[in-house]
Amino acid sequence: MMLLSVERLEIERDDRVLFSPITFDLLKGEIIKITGENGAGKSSILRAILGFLSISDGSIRYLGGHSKASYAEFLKEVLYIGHTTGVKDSLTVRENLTLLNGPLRDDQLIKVVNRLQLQDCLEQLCRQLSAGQKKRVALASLWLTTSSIWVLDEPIASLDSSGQSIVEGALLDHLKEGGAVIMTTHQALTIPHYKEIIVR
Ligand SMILES: Nc1ncnc2c1ncn2[C@@H]1O[C@H](COP(=O)(O)OP(=O)(O)OP(=O)(O)O)[C@@H](O)[C@H]1O
Repeated sequence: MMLLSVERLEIERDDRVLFSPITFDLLKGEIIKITGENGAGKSSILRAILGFLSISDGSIRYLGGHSKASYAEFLKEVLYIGHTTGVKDSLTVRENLTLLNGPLRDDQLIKVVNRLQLQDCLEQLCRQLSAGQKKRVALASLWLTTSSIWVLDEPIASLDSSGQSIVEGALLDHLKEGGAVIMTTHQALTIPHYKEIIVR
């Protein structure tokens, strides 16, 4: 099933065209990795797909359609984790997890913090965490969401190799369940199949 169809997309910022036109489709069960130099426009592409940034040329079709209704249906299925994570420094890990994911049962909470090796900092303020630990707090949503389309901006930046494997495991499980992922990264992925879009 076609989730997203991007055709000859162009984006301008401050009257400057960021990259050569980009075309790709995102299907159910697929991962798209967007790569390219710093400032090439990777995050801008994700923001445009979410409808938060105007495009200057080309088109983005959602669930096979151009209508507002198909965009709205698409958005309902999206989990977006941005570059800056959305984790609040003044709240504890437990409080952030609740704020980002809604009320959690104790067993859900314990399972996800153990998986992400955050069990020892559950009651700590997030301002006391390292960049990688904060990233893990934001990424907990990968195990808690019911959204089928994951839009992830640099999900493995700041993670060590065990963190990267944990996240790649979540991506693979998500694909097996029929989900789809579009993500930016500078890192090499170790998962077997994905489409790569190079922005330049
Ligand atoms: N809010 C903004 N207003 C105007 N220009 C912006 C804004 N945010 C980013 N830009 C510009 O748009 C260009 C693309 O930025 P973008 O964040 O999409 O790049 P990126 O490929 O994701 O970079 P990185 O790898 O460093 O995260 C950059 O040249 C940047 O200066």
